[in-house]
Parts: sequence; structure tokens; C-alpha cells
Amino acid sequence: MIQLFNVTKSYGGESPAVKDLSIQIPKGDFVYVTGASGAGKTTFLRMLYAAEKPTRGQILINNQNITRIRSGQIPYLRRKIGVVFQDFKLLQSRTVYENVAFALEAQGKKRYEVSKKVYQALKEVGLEHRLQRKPLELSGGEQQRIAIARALVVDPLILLADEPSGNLDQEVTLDIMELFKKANARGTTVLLATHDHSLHRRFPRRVMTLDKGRLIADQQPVEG
Ligand SMILES: Nc1ncnc2c1ncn2[C@@H]1O[C@H](COP(=O)(O)OP(=O)(O)OP(=O)(O)O)[C@@H](O)[C@H]1O
Repeated sequence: MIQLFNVTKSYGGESPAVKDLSIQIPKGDFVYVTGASGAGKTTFLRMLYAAEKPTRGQILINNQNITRIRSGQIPYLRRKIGVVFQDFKLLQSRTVYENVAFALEAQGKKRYEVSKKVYQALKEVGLEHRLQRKPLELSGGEQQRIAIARALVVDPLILLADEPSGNLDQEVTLDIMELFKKANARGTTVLLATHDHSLHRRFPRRVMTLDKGRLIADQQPVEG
């Protein structure tokens, strides 16, 4: 469960990036976060994994108040949250295997367990044959699938994706959506920030619309 109570984030400019946001997202929900460029989508997602602190208001993740989280607690929060970015953010000097294994190794998991989970996560995205490649030897779509495997390998409660298919073509976008839907079907709460309205026409889910930092619409999909 994600809960925001009157959350405002100001970077010190004229108007806040996110204004007075109050939102409840139950476990297992799938939510699109839409809005024009600069509407506050990235800021909203960044606060959920404690990359930014709200200026005012409270944020609870699974009843844990993360509003004033201490830096030592952030790694524990991030074990529950997978994040996927538009520009993948893979470590270029590491292999595909090492990129996906990283979070598990940081948690101190045993070597055989790490390799089993990494193999499963890569199989899930159809790239188990690319284990020893470096990210730049792969296509953009493959790199994003590796990034998704990295996010999902820890079985996150929440998956945050910020314009994950912004630089990718339509076919790859649909592959990626299937991966998000599968993770959601297994119980992961998914928040997907996107400009691409064709996605929610094709896969109708809850849509939250931000405008100048405010939530101006929160629509459930029409049944039927
Ligand atoms: N680190 C920062 N420092 C100062 N201002 C920022 C910072 N990050 C974002 N902003 C400002 O906050 C506002 C919201 O930006 P944000 O990136 O959250 O919007 P967005 O909806 O994700 O936009 P886009 O779709 O272009 O990525 C914008 O006016 C932006 O310029």
C-alpha cells in the first residue's frame, strides 16, 4: 500500500514540482501516471524510493513512514522497490549477469541462490543467452529488458517505471508492457509514468493525471 498525505515537493523555484498530493494505491494496483512534461511525474516517483524528500506532507509505504527516512534505512526500503528508467542506467563496465546480480549480492544472498534467481529473471525477459555480454553490445530494447530483470529479480512489492519505453519502438514497448503485466499479476504494485496514451488505451488500468504538480484526475478503467 502506498499512501501520500498532502505531499508537496519544492525545489526552491517559483512553484512546487508536486503540490498537495493525496493518493492511496492499494497493493497489487497498476497505475499509469500521466501529464505533460514538467507535470511532476518523475518527482512523484523519486519521492517513493526516497531519492527526494517531500517538503511537506507524509508518505507511507506499507505503513512505514518514509517521509523523514534516515539514509541508513534507504537500502532496506529499496529492497522492496524495483525501478526502471528511460535511459536504463545499467553499469556499462559490468556484464548482464553482474548487473542483474548486483542487488542480490548487496543483500548478502548466497552465490548459488544469486545465480539461480538471476538466471530465472533473465529467462523471464527472454535474455538468458546474453549473460556474459556487456550492455552496450545489446539493442536498446534488450538493455531495457535487462533493466527490468534487474528490477524484478528481488521480487519487489512495488515496481516504479519512469518513461521506460520513451526511446523504444512500438513492438519493444508492447514486450515491455507484457513484462509489467506479468509482474503485476504476481502481486507487484506497478506505477508507470508515461506520455504514451496509446498504452492505456491498449491496456486499460487506473490513470492518474498530474498538471503543474497537482493531481487533476484519477480514473479507474471502464469495466467491460
Ligand atoms: N532536481 C531538480 N531541481 C530543480 N527543479 C527540478 C528538479 N527536478 C525537477 N525539477 C522541476 O520540477 C518540475 C517537475 O519536474 P518532473 O521532472 O518531476 O516532471 P515530469 O512530469 O517527470 O516531466 P518529464 O515528463 O519532462 O520528465 C519541473 O518544473 C522541473 O523543472
